[in-house]
Formats: sequence, structure tokens, C-alpha cells
Amino acid sequence: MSSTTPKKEHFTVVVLGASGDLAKKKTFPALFGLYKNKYLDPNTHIIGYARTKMDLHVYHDQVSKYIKIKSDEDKVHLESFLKLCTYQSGQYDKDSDFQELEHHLRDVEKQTRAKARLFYMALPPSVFIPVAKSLKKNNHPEGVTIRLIVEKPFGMDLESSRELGRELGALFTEEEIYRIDHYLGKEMVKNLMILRFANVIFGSVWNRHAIDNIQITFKEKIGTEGRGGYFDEFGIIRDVMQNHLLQILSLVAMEPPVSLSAENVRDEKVKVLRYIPPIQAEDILLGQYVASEDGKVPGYLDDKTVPKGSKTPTYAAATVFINNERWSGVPFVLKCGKALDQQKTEIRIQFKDVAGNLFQSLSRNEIVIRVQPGEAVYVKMMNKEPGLGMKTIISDLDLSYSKRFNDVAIPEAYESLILDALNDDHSNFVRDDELDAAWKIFTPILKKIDEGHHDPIPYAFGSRGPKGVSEFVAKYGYHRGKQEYVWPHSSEPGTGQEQSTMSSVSLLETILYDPADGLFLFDYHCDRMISSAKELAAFFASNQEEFLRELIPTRSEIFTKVDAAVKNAGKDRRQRLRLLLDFDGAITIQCSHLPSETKTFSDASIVLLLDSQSTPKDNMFLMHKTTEREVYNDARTRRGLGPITAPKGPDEPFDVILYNEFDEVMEGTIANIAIEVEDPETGKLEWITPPVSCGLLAGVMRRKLLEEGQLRERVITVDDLKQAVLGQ
Ligand SMILES: NC(=O)C1=CN([C@@H]2O[C@H](COP(=O)(O)OP(=O)(O)OC[C@H]3O[C@@H](n4cnc5c(N)ncnc54)[C@H](OP(=O)(O)O)[C@@H]3O)[C@@H](O)[C@H]2O)C=CC1
Ligand SMILES: O=C1O[C@H](COP(=O)(O)O)[C@@H](O)[C@H](O)[C@H]1O
Repeated sequence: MSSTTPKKEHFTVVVLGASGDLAKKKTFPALFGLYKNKYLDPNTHIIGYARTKMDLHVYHDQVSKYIKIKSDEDKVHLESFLKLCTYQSGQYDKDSDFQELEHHLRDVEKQTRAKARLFYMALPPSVFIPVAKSLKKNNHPEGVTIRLIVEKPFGMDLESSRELGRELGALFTEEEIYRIDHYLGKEMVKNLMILRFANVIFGSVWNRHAIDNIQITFKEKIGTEGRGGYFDEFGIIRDVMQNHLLQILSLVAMEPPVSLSAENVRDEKVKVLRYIPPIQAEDILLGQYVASEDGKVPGYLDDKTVPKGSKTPTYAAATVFINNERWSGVPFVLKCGKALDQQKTEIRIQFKDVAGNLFQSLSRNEIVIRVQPGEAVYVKMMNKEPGLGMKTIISDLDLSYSKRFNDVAIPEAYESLILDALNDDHSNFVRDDELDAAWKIFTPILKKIDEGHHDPIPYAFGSRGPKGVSEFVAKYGYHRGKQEYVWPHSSEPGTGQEQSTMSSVSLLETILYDPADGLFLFDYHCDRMISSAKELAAFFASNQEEFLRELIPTRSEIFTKVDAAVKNAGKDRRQRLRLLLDFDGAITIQCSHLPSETKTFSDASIVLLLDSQSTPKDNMFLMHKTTEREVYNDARTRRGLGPITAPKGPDEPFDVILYNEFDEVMEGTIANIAIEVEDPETGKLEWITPPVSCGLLAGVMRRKLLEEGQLRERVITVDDLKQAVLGQ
């Protein structure tokens, strides 16, 4: 399959549609990634071509717009990368413009001596053929190797796809064409062959004898905002299911190929698709999103670019069957949708029930391959609950990439695929007969949908999808499990387990749960975590845009998880919850039980120490609650205090008070500070607390007291503090 060795053949890359969204967001960042990591020959010249007229300066701004610069080294790489990028404007159907492109190419190639050209068509389908014709006529000189990357959609149905195939086929050979489906470049999709064919423990159960049903799910939180007009022509089945999900299915279901060569792999992929009959009307469930429950986010039809009364589905669940020896009778449920409750793409393989009745209340085994976000493979399995009894509980074997491979950068799908194309490796590209087989499965049902025979069921923006989804998957045998399963397992802080989930900075909230009062100031905790997530995304999220757009959880999503964790740890017990949010959207909750009443000390009995030196206030870890606690730990160490524990006795120092470089009091290492002073104007006693601008965390209790008017913000100097506390 794909190789990762730098390619010897020397290419010029031409990006057609260079002013568009795809080129900016995916193609140029991918080319830069390859260049930076030395997978691209350092002399490779990249020519952008599009209708928009722009000078080189503006063009370079466009090229760089979505390229992430994480270090000074990256900056240097970008400068040299931009020197390789030139631009030429021209129409998509004018020979004279393509001839000018040819002059540009020849000038470049005189210097670089490149003898091969990679044309990347980041273009709308309406101009695929005119551009392909112009390229063939004007930019395909003899003796020059040509590779043409074509983006989806590859037609609207079997007929139009064949027509497109015929027209392209008359111009370029199948070896020259690379039909991109970027899901084939995703790390976990590329991992499927290895998981299946390099592990006896998986390979031997990968069939109808052991597996009950398989779900392949794609969920997005975002709606079609901004591209409603485009989307309406296609709908979610053509946008995601017929290509991305079906490609995943073929890798999950195919037989082992004779070798890893592109043709052998694709032979097996196409074979399995041919065993799938067209989807039947009763095996499909469609939905279209309406406004969110609180009415704040508009629905699909509220988008002005969407035709009034459109029945285009934004959600679809469809079940296919593979009528071969391995899979006969096993439903493959494909689900995809926009404007849903979460973002995820996963493959869920559910096994059959255990035979016999040795144990009660067992849940089925599942292998879950999490494609994104947070790549993981986990096996849900039954285990003995540790202890004296013989109770069974659900547990897991968990290969979370963030823990197992935490220092490895996972390449972007487009990087991996462009490299494959440069290396003449077709295995992760779609072959013409695969496309044909895929359209055969979907075309009859798509025709019926286009003719308006299927009314989509409305679902609220941000929900799990249309009513009936759970019943739909249950109809095909999916059991949601008899026992509650919470991941990760709750752990007592200090066991070390919580450390292992913190390969980098995570946002942190510590929440009190009391059976009588519920979760203390829960909304305030959520608000703080969500707003810190937005502010710190630029520093810690590896994909800032995606994190901000889709991965920051809502209050209700956090509540669902917290509630499940509390239940799991015992709703009748007082608990301290450590809620962690990673910058890839993963939430971790650790519960520890508390005594039924917490010991309190009167004010006079708490010993507080003033820090021995100031702390600069300009520190993001003071303003946001995160797992990065160095600034606090340093202060404790300076004053001889160990790690944070509950106060052990009235005489033992409890906390250290930090102050900034201007001698203004900030806060303690675990609490905000307030003092009671005389109001200089009225002479009345009042409680004051330093403003956040002094460099401190806006605590949730502090917020409550400020809102209730029990506390007022005022700068407190170290002298004020001494005066108030010691009367000096
Ligand atoms: N290494 C890791 O990253 C691991 C992560 N986890 C996490 O633990 C959590 C639980 O995992 P898991 O049990 O596998 O997955 P979930 O419980 O999230 O989903 C299991 C199945 O139940 C469906 N489902 C979810 N909510 C409902 C509902 N309210 N009513 C009916 N059906 C529902 C899902 O459908 P649908 O897909 O349509 O939502 C899915 O088919 C997940 O957040 C998972 O990501 C677990 C183990 C390891
Ligand atoms: O091809 C498409 O894929 C994206 C989702 O891609 P991802 O890599 O972000 O998962 C989807 O949003 C878009 O509608 C579709 O055309």
C-alpha cells in the first residue's frame, strides 16, 4: 500500500481552483506539511490557477491562511515554501489561458528540470470536464508524466457518474486519474487492514458466526451553514454515505487481498460492494434538521440558499447486507448526519450474545474504532467486578492514541493522499469500477428520494437525530447494553490514573456533588470551562478551527456525562468530581467519595501564609483553571507546603496567598481571597475581593457572591491585607 519514502520523480504541482475553500483549507496546508517534513522535493514548484485576479502577495496570504505555524522553525519553512508558490489567473474553458499556463510551466521546469506534473482539481464538478479537456490539449506534452487528482462528487447517480467516467477516460488513462475520497487517507481508516489482517484475535472472529451487526457512524455538530445551496443538490447520502461510509464499509468487510498492491486491494474492495444489493425503502430512515430546541439556532429550511419546502435529507440511516459467505445476514447500518449532538466518526462492531446462561445481565462485546476525533480502538468486554463477589461489569481494552502515541503527530488525510499520488500509489484512491458498484447500491433509492417519495423526519439542531433512530438500529439487532458503561472508569485522585490522561494541558473543574443539593454551581463551572476552552484553543488545540467549531461541549453535553458518572459512583454518596476537558473535545470525569459532612474551620483557625515573593500576573494559568498548576505549586513549595490536601488540623498552614509584581493580592493556591474592610466613603463594613485584572481565577463562589451583591471587587494591596488580617 502507500509508501512514505520521499519520491525521486520530480514534479510540478498545479492546483486548479487555487482561490477556493478546499485549496486554502486542505490542499495548501497538506502540501506545506509534506514540504516541511521533506516528503516533497525541495525544488517542487507549486502553481495556483483560478479565475480570480490577484497579485503574488495576496495569493501568498491565501496560501498561508490555514497553515498552522507552531514554531520559529515553521515560520522559516513557510517563507521558503512560499518562494515555490506562484499564481496564474485564467478561465476554465479558454485555451489561450491554459497556453499561458503552459508557458509558465515550461519556464518553471527549465529551472527545476521537473519531468512530471500533478494537477490537483480543487474545482466544482461543473468544470471538471472543461478543465480536463483544456489540460489534455494544452498541458500534456509528450514525455511528461501526468497525474490528475479529482475531487468528489463523482456524478449524481450511476448514469452521470458513468458519463463523467467516459469523458474523463477519453482524455486520461485510469493510471493517470486519482479519485480522492479523503476518508481513505484518515489514519484509522488506513489502520483497518492492519487491525483485521495482522491480528489473529480479530481476524478469526470477523464474520457472521461471531458478529451480530456493524454500525458505521458519521456525526457532525455543524449544519450546512454557508453551503445550503450546494448541499441541497446532493443531500447527506451523496455527500457522505455513498462515498466516505461505503469506502469504510468496503475495508471493514473485504476479504484479505492477495497482496498490498493497489490493484489487489481494490479488487477485493470492489468485490465486496458487488455482493450488496440496492438499498430497499424499508431499510432507510431520513431526517432533516429544524431549529434547535431553544430556537436559537435556525433549521435547514431557514437558510435562504435552500429552496423552500426542500425535502433534502440532512440525516440518513441505511442498512445494507452483504450476500456472501462471510457476512450473510449481518446488517451493516450506515448513519450520517449534520447538526447533531456530537462530532464523531466510528465503526462499532457488535458481537453476538454469549451462549448459555452462566452469568446474568451480560452486555455484548463490541470493537469500536474511533476514526475521529480522538483516534482510538477499544474493545468493550465483560470483566469480574474487583472484590469478593462474582459480579460482572463492562470494562474495556482501550487503545487511545492520545495516551499510547502521545508524541506522534497524526498526518492529515490530504497529506497522506497527495503523497500517495506523487508516489504513484493508487491503493487509497477510488477505482472506476468501485465507483460504479457504489452507485448501483444507492441510485434506485436516491431516485425515489429525489422524486419526493420519502419525507424526512424533522429533528432539532443539536439532537441525536430524527425520532426513531434508536428503534431503527434496534430493528437490525443492535443492543445498547444491559449495564451502564461509563468511560473512563472513575478513579480516586492521586492514584496516578488521572495523570495518564494528561499528556498536555486540559481544562479542569472540581465540582461538589451532594445527594440532597445535586451539583453545586454546575452552570457556573460549565460556563467557565467553555469560555476558557474558547480562549485557550489557539494555544493548545491541534486543530483550533475544528475545536472551536465542533468539539467544545455544550452545558447539556457536559451534564449528560457528569450525571452518568455521578450515577455510576453512587447517586446517594457525596462526591468530589474532577471534570477534565482536553483540547480535542474529550471529557474525563473522576469521582471520589467524600465523607457525608465536610469538616469546616472557623476563620480564625485557618492558617494562611503570604508568599515569599511576587508572581507575575500575566500568566494564562492564573486566569484559567487547568491541569497546569506549576505557578501554584511553586508558591506552596516556597512556603514549605506540600501538595494540596484537605486541612488536617487548625494549626497546620492551609494555603499560600499569592501577590503580583505590583504588590496586589491575587488569590490563594486553591481559593479566592476576600477581606472585610470599612468602605472609605460610607464607613460601613463590606467584603471585598481583588478584580480578575490583578491576575487570578474567577472562582465560581466568588461569581455567586458578586452577583448576589455580598462581595465587591476592589484592588487589595499586600499592606491592605496585613492591615485587615493582623490589624497592623
Ligand atoms: N479510548 C477512547 O477514546 C474511549 C472512549 N470511550 C467513550 O466512552 C463513551 C461511551 O462509549 P460507548 O458505549 O462505546 O459509546 P456510546 O454509549 O456513546 O454509544 C453506544 C451506542 O449507543 C448509541 N447511543 C448513544 N446515546 C444513546 C441514547 N441516548 N439512546 C439510544 N442510543 C444511544 C450510540 O448511537 P450514536 O452513535 O448514534 O450516538 C451508539 O450506537 C463514549 O463517549 C466513547 O467515546 C469509551 C472507551 C474508550
Ligand atoms: O466530504 C465531506 O466531508 C466533510 C467531513 O470531513 P471531515 O474530514 O471533517 O470529517 C463534510 O463536512 C462534508 O459535508 C463532506 O462533503
